[in-house]
Amino acid sequence: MSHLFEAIDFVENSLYEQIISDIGTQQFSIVEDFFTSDEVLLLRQSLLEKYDEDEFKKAAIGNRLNESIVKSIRGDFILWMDELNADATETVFFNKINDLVGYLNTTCFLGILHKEFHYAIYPKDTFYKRHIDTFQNDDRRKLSFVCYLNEDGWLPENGGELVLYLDENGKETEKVIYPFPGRVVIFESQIIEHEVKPVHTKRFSITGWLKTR
Ligand SMILES: O=C(O)CCC(=O)C(=O)O
Ligand SMILES: [Fe+2]
Repeated sequence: MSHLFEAIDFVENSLYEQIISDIGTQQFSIVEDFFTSDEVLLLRQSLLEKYDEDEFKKAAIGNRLNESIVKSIRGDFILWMDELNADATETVFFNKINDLVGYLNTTCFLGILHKEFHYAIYPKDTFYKRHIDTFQNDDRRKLSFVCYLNEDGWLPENGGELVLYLDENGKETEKVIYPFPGRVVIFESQIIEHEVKPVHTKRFSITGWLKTR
């Protein structure tokens, strides 16, 4: 008899299951060592090479705000990543992301069809004021994804902590997350307000969004 069912090569992944369960219960997940220290080093080198080539633009919020208003809200420099022209290091990065996205789509029916990622540098004394990651006229961003590329030994006194504002039974609480290298933070883009506290030492990251439609 011919096969009634297609063989599905699904293998349960405990890390991904933890992420899914965290997001289900608390709308965010913190993953240590999502990227190895070698990967962090290579990604930081890619970022710095591009920064030196001056490809980074001052981050803009929307398009009708003037520069001084923008600066009072966020002070990071960003460069969008291009998966189609990814170098070897970025390919490793996207392979890991795509593996997670594939798993989420198989197990959670999230329908992630698109993604967008950018490198970010926060120079000393910059920050990103409290905000939400979805635009008024565009709710396609479902999950925000932040990967920290700082050097080993990043200290709390370097600042730049990510603060998530959470609702615990109607009471607002703050979840303070240090940008330790290799750490990834995933949270629901449409729900979680957050901010980046002032940075005292240059801070490196990749931020991205998993999107529907
Ligand atoms: O770098 C972070 O910790 C968060 C960045 C962020 O909120 C953003 O780029 O929208
Ligand atoms: Fe954000």
